[in-house]
Amino acid sequence: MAGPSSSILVLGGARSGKSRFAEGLAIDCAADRHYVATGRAFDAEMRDRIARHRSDRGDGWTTHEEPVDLVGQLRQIDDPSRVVLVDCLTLWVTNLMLENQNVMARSAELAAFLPQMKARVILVSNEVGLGIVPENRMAREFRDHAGRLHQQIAASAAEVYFIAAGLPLKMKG
Ligand SMILES: Nc1nc2c(ncn2[C@@H]2O[C@H](COP(=O)(O)OP(=O)(O)OP(=O)(O)O)[C@@H](O)[C@H]2O)c(=O)[nH]1
Repeated sequence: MAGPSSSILVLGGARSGKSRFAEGLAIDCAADRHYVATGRAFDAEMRDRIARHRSDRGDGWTTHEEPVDLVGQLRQIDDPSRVVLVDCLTLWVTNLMLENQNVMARSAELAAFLPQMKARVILVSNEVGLGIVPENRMAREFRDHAGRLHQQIAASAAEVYFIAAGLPLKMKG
């Protein structure tokens, strides 16, 4: 298991079991568990899904919802006694793009901030780069941003996992 200030990156496809795996890692890390959700409830289906996630997580988690200012949120809750689970980076990138933010600059800020954190941080993200090249320009930009961000975070992470079919493949650490 990683040291207190080192981060863990958990990648996987949709419904791969990555969130559940990351939650298990967090439970092994610390009793004071903080969940940072970057997802927004745009419709009733998403609201139901979020409610299900909350009840599945159960007690023992403090939830924060921050779709855009991820570094600001992490700074606020950083504490050596805590584990912080961020779910997920690809939704964060989506939100930054929708707000016309400079995604590369925000990604560099996050990658620089993580190694300074006192809490243990676990970051979940979708591996979106495995399919054919999308026809749509925004979709191509999105997967490029996600791929670059994953490389930056993986470079300083203590552990990196790839999850498929609910099974973890340890890629680093
Ligand atoms: N706003 C908000 N979003 C949440 C909360 N709990 C979970 N989420 C969001 O739910 C998303 C994950 O749910 P799913 O889309 O069902 O999971 P998935 O990534 O397809 O599937 P897995 O790979 O199995 O984890 C994350 O991106 C979170 O941001 C919450 O309490 N509030």
